[in-house]
Amino acid sequence: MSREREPLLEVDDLRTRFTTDEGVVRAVDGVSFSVERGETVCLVGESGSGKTVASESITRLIRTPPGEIEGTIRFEGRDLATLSKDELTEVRGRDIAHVFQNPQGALNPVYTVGWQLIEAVRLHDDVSKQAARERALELLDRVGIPDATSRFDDYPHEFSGGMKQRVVIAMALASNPKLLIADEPTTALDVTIQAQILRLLVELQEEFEMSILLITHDLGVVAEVADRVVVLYAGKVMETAGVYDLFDRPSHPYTRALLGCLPGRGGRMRSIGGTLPDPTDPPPGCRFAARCPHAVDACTEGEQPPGYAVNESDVAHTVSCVHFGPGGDPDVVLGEQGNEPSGAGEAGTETGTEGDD
Ligand SMILES: Nc1ncnc2c1ncn2[C@@H]1O[C@H](COP(=O)(O)OP(=O)(O)OP(=O)(O)O)[C@@H](O)[C@H]1O
Ligand code: NI
Repeated sequence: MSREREPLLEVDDLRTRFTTDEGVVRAVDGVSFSVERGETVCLVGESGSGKTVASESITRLIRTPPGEIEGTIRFEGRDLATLSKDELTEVRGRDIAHVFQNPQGALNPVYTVGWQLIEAVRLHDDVSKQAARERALELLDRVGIPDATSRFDDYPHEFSGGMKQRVVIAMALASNPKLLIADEPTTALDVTIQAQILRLLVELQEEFEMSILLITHDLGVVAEVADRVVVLYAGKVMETAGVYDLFDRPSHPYTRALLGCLPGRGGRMRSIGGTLPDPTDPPPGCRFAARCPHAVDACTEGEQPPGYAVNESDVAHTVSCVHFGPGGDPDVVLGEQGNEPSGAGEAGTETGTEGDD
């Protein structure tokens, strides 16, 4: 296989567990997905479904112990699991950049924004201080900091939340990363600012020819930026699809429930009825069965079903549901029309399943 043809990132059967006093938390339990070059993939799912743990397992930001990571993570064909600590630090600083929800945590309050950017540039590029300063200014300007020259010597606290997140994005871009992993990068910001930052990410992706792995629980964000979507639930992949197919023909009852509580398909996701299963003792069969309006006996037996192709002509759209497997009838889920999301039984009920990290 030629290098250009293989995905930039290939996650295969990722399992991340935490040993706790309450037992072993199976946060990510056999997750596979890939990110192609120049593609934006969204990891979506309710709070606690394993999005952050999955994304932080890629570059091993997870502390081990208490964590333990199994599975293969190939980046440009190299298995990241086999890299030494130093090699991994290099990949993290150069090829794969992370942007988190809270920009505060990524900036040092003691140094000016300009100084921190210069450091970020020089970490990757052995250039003169003057050249690094010019590049830092360029980056600030590119991410939309107005009058970057005069803001250069300001401290992080002198920037608004949205501007701070732009600075963090500039720092992430300093290394010209091939993959940007952004974990709820706009969740802490005002709605109007959110949209601007998302637009910025989309623009930068094209300009820098990056791939983006975007973590969000907001289907409005997914619709806006994703090329492809991976729906996670309780540490398992429930559905994978191109963004158009996901909204046009949502197939897993969980995906349909998520869409069902999206007012007018564009607002924020609310919680659906019921709660996630206990991650230390997940039930047999499909993890979503207890909340699923279409569950049958087969749903509570054996393993989570594999990802079945939704239809023969579209193998890239897969759904982990018995109704799509051999002998199953997708119409049980899709109904006669085939594309009207049914929503879960008690869709829209506030159940307090949303929480903070
Ligand atoms: N260090 C840890 N020790 C024990 N359990 C953990 C640890 N980190 C995460 N978990 C558990 O792993 C599961 C997945 O958490 P994760 O943070 O990945 O969810 P998420 O999908 O990112 O949710 P959110 O939308 O709230 O950010 C949760 O049950 C969480 O409690
Ligand atoms: Ni998270």
